[in-house]
Amino acid sequence: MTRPRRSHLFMPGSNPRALEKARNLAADGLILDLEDSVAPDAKSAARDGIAAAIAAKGFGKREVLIRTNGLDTQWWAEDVAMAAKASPDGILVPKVSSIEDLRSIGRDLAHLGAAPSVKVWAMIETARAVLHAEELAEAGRDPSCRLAGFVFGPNDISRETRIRMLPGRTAMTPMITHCILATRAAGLEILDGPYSDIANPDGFATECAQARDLGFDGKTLIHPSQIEACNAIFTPPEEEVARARKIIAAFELPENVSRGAIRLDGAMVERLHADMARRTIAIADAIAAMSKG
Ligand SMILES: CC(C)(COP(=O)(O)OP(=O)(O)OC[C@H]1O[C@@H](n2cnc3c(N)ncnc32)[C@H](O)[C@@H]1OP(=O)(O)O)[C@@H](O)C(=O)NCCC(=O)NCCSC(=O)C[C@H](O)C(=O)O
Ligand SMILES: [Mg+2]
Repeated sequence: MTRPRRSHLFMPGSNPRALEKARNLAADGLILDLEDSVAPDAKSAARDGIAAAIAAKGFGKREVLIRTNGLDTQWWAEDVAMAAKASPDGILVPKVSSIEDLRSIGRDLAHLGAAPSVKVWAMIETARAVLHAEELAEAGRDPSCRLAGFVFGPNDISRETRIRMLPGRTAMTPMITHCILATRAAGLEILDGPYSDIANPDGFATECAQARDLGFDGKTLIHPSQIEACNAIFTPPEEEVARARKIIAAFELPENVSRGAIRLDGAMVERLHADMARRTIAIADAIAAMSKG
């Protein structure tokens, strides 16, 4: 199933108002956080709040992920136990750095009886994770790992590597591209990390457009005010969808059925462009279905 993942909004599991508000926000996905946005003494209440919010339902077609604390923390066991019971669409695990981490997550979910529909998303936010991105993504071929994709974590990357988070992301772009290639080679999805300067919509829009052009499927967000622009930037424009339909129709004409390349409106088009066109249409249709509620 093609699922739009243009905008995934993080919210602290310790903020009941945010959890409630999320039911009516136009984000494609919600990430109910137990990690960095929740203080140590609020972890337990946040866990209870997330379990209750998921049990109450009402998130519609939005993809719901729980971000747990890391595998090596004192909170992991209780976080994963709650998530296995709550049965969200997936868990997002921070600081995954090795194949062994992914196997261990899969084993814990299986041991806890989590439904097969509960997928695993790995935050790529350590130097080791970036270096091993290809190996980590290949774990997606092992169904016991349940791996659905990566979320890039620029803040932790910056903390560990001392690479600065600057407008334009020149220093981070090589590692972003490395991670995107790793996911594509393994048939996985990848979401960009958040943009912290909520008060700078122009900077945010520029970073969203860059993320789209680099190949991300969407971006993670931290504030509702970022949803609309993010959705617009990651939605295929109408002219792109119209062109995609035209390419597909052209290859279906009897005279083109056995041709690999054709001329369309003056330009060469090959069958690989028809494949790309089918994906554009699938995403556009999924977005339209999503907005129908
Ligand atoms: C960043 C915030 C702390 C700002 O909070 P605040 O100034 O209080 O927000 P507003 O007053 O503007 O809020 C207006 C209304 O919107 C609701 N709201 C705000 N944020 C969210 C949200 N994220 N989800 C849902 N609803 C939200 C408020 O409740 C207000 O509602 P109303 O009462 O109707 O007026 C805050 O936005 C926030 O906590 N954001 C999320 C922070 C977070 O989750 N961070 C973790 C993810 S980023 C990360 O971890 C980095 C990554 O790992 C890496 O390494 O890069
Ligand atoms: Mg992080």
